[in-house]
Amino acid sequence: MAKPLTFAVPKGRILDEALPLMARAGVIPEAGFHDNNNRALSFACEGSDTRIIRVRAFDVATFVAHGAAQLGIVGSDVVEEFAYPDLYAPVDLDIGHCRLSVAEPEGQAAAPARVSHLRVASKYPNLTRRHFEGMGVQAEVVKLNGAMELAPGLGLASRIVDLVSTGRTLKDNGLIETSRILDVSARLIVNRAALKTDQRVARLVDAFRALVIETKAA
Ligand SMILES: Nc1ncnc2c1ncn2[C@@H]1O[C@H](COP(=O)(O)OP(=O)(O)OP(=O)(O)O)[C@@H](O)[C@H]1O
Ligand SMILES: O=P(O)(O)OC[C@H]1O[C@H](OP(=O)(O)OP(=O)(O)O)[C@H](O)[C@@H]1O
Repeated sequence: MAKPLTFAVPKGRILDEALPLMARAGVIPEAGFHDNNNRALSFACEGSDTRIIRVRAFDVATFVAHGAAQLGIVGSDVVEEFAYPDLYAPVDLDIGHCRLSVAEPEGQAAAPARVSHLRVASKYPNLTRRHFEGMGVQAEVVKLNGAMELAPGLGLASRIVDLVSTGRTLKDNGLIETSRILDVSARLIVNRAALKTDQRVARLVDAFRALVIETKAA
């Protein structure tokens, strides 16, 4: 019998939107997945040889890129940050919409913008450096894993690069968005080798692709 397929999903906010799509594609986790007291990280799926693993968003890409999981769902922010050669993102799931933007303290926006070097706090060092390089600015990135919005006020960095959705977090922390780096949505990702060698992976890609088209047409 073939090894079960492993499907990696992020723990947090994408999951609520992803689960109904996964169900329509026939990937339905066993009941224990929804039990908050259950500390298991790997779950069987109802009526299929797929198991679901629940990991941090950045780790979804790592598991899939290394072939430890064959498929996953993750934001395009994560796909672009890592640019793993073995990871392929064939389907835009049209969920988890937000943007990756540069922000700075409100008053600072009026200050002269021409600088050759900046300190920027972000969870996305590669995308941040690339964005500023494109403007001829060398960005020294202070890597944070959350609460980026605190960095300018406490002198850790003059700007941040972070995800923005409603803009509420920036506003409540006295920051304004000055430029947009990337429009983000969640993607179905697959390991390239698994896609070539395992028909179950190709079938799931087709199923997700079809149901996104169906949703858009509805
Ligand atoms: N307002 C938002 N803020 C942050 N992420 C958002 C937002 N809207 C959509 N996203 C997407 O959600 C992803 C984060 O996913 P999720 O919260 O499920 O992961 P996580 O594993 O909890 O993250 P973390 O590792 O940061 O704890 C981002 O990579 C992004 O693609
Ligand atoms: O524009 P908004 O709608 O306010 O959303 C943006 C906020 O959401 C994300 O954080 P999240 O809530 O995922 O927590 P985190 O800091 O732990 O990543 C992101 O890092 C921003 O802080």
